Amino acid sequence: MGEKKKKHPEFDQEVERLLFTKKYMDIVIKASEMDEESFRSSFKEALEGMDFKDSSFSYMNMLTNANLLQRTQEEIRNLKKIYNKPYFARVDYKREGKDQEEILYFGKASLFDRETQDPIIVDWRSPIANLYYDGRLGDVQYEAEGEVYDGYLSLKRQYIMEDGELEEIRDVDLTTTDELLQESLSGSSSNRLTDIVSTIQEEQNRIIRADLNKPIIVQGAAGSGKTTIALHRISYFIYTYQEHFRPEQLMILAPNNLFIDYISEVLPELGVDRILQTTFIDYVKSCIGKKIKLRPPSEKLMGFINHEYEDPEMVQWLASFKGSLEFKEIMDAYLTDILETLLPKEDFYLTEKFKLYTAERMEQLIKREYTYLPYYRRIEKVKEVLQNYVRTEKKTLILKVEKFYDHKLDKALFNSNLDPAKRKSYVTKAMDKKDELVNEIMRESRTAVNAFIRKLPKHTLFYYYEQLVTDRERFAKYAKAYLDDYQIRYFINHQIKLHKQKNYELEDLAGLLYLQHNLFGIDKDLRARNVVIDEAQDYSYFQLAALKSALETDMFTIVGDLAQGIHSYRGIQDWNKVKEEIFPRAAYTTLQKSYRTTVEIMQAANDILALLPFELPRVEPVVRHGAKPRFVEWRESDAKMVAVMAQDIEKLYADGRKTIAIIGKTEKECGKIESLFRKHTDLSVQLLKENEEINQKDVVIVHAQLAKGLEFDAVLLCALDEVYTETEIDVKLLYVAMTRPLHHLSFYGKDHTAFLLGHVSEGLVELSDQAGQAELVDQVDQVDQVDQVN
Ligand SMILES: Nc1ncnc2c1ncn2[C@@H]1O[C@H](COP(=O)(O)OP(=O)(O)OP(=O)(O)O)[C@@H](O)[C@H]1O
Repeated sequence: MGEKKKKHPEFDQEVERLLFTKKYMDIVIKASEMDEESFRSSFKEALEGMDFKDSSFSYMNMLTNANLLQRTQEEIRNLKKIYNKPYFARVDYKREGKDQEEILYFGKASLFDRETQDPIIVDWRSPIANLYYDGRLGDVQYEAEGEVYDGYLSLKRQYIMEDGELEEIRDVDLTTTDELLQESLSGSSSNRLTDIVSTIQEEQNRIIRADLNKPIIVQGAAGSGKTTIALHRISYFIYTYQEHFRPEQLMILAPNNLFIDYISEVLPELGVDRILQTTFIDYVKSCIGKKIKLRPPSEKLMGFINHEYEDPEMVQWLASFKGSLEFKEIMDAYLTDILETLLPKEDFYLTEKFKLYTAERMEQLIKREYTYLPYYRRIEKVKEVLQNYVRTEKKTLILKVEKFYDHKLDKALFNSNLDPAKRKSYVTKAMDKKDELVNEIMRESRTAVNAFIRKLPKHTLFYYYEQLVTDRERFAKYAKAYLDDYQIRYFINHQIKLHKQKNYELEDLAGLLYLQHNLFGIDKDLRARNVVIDEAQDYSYFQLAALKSALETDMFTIVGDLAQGIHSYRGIQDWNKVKEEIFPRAAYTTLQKSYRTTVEIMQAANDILALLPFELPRVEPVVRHGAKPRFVEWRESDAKMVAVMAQDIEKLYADGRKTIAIIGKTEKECGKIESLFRKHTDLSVQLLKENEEINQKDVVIVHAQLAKGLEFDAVLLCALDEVYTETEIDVKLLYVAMTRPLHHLSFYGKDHTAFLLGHVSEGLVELSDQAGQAELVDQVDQVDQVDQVN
């Protein structure tokens, strides 16, 4: 808490202000829990001893203001959440043309004086909070509701609070770097994402607040805050449009359930915990509403890594083709033909005599008027039209029939030339005929529409999909514009094989979703109005296009990093294409600065990044130094290597590192690491699986692909049997693994080529076991001491 820090000349005043704010919150919260009368009577008591200078916050005003009792449950919940840290910053601001300076305190919710409407706490998402995020001291501007306000910023202050007590205040001026950011980055990772509202950087703030009526695509380096920013943008969206959208109408698509668990902590903090959080696979499953057997999603990636395929180029080609916009075009052509099969070929009759609706008119309805509906809904609409028509026409028809026969009867009855016997028979016949026809109309009016519609084809989603992808002739008809004979054969054979196993693969889901949407529609509750896609580089173009169609909106926030595109064989290779061909309204922006890790670790990761066959800018770390990454060479047994790792891990814990991960290249390798650890060490380890939650206390063992998006205080990369080669996939996996730590990175392997470390130009500490284990441990100690001095 440091006495020195408390010496800020305005510390006491700020303590008083904090007390006042909390008291005010107490009252508001209490009021919401009481009825009006008991509130009034206990009110005086609540305020005893309070004496805040600012007279605008008159307590008597509060007393008389019944509005105080009318806060919504939501507001009260938010106030309770921020009680121990009601605000994190303040600015003093004078708007041009005004006499008085405003003092604004920013927090994670807002609180107003009910009488004067003066803000006590201003929500960080309000437009004026830009003064804090973007404004330098001096002349500033901010925009609210289309108007630009000029003014002068004379103070920017940050608060550090612990358990509701003010610990420290700091004034940010032109010269000081953002100490709060540095401090927050040097902290520990908790295996959970945290909110960054008090340290959001200008470039990040711009993305959070970018035009909410437009999609946005963000290419951001590893650790640049993409996930964090995407979640803050959702929070900002909900705040801005709280009257128009409910949180349930928004959706986050995360790469897997582990990741959902990882981000879950930050969501309530940001007030967005009620939004739909799911994965693409689960989302499509819900849309389809039927069980579907899916091959393991990372099977193909593992196949590539382990060189399992005879013809990897074709496997890669097929995966990328199924995710391409050409495949979507094939589906579009196929859908056009499906529509033809759904058109009624005959006119609609009630009994065989009365034509009520022509086939031509029904075709017009289906093809022109109901184009906004999925095909099978259009048929339902036609059915409704026919039913309505029958309902109204039925009476007219019956009247017509009755009139016709009544006229005949009249004629017969009044025809004096007829002999009475004949007349009788004629009349009886006519009356029977009339009854028969009326009954027939009555009867058919109940059944004819159903019978008519039943004649139209009715198939399932899977039927339609298989009809396209496993019927060679049909597929060739649509695909020949894009594919050669060999490709068509390869495609069909692959799909037939899958079909025989009653299996689908991830790459089929875009097509299935697209067909589902066009043929049957997506449940309204699943049609999110605004979507965040994280790790979007692993999506295919068709996946994005299918989502956009299914959701009937382009309101997407898409964040990703091509450098981490380990599924690029099926995924995106170019954001430009996403923008031009799928989201033409989108803004595109990049984040090059990385906040997660140290300069030393990022330098090494950048050297690995440079091995990729395409140009990517080096990532700029925010200036924060730490220990150099270390390579520990171990040629002896695996058991000994693990023992050294365990010793290092104990030291890391002793140094205050809380979350530690061992990253292996594949699931299999990690399984081996786990069993070695269990056999030869006392450490408590958790082998991480996709549907698990991270156990905070264990050392996590995780394969590189699953580690994507996560972060840990310290990361130990381990290569027993599986080394990283210079192929694109391996380089990306290695890069992903190396960018996970906040503070510490070590490599353990038989040779430094196992991690391509020959390409790391400088700043690597290499240790070897040549001298035996004891000396190695000694060397490790020495290096650590040097690091600590650094
Ligand atoms: N402005 C900030 N203030 C404090 N911490 C920040 C800031 N921006 C990012 N961070 C921290 O940096 C780390 C990386 O953020 P995040 O996981 O959102 O990055 P990312 O771009 O999604 O990374 P990756 O691509 O590796 O998954 C997190 O610990 C986050 O809290």
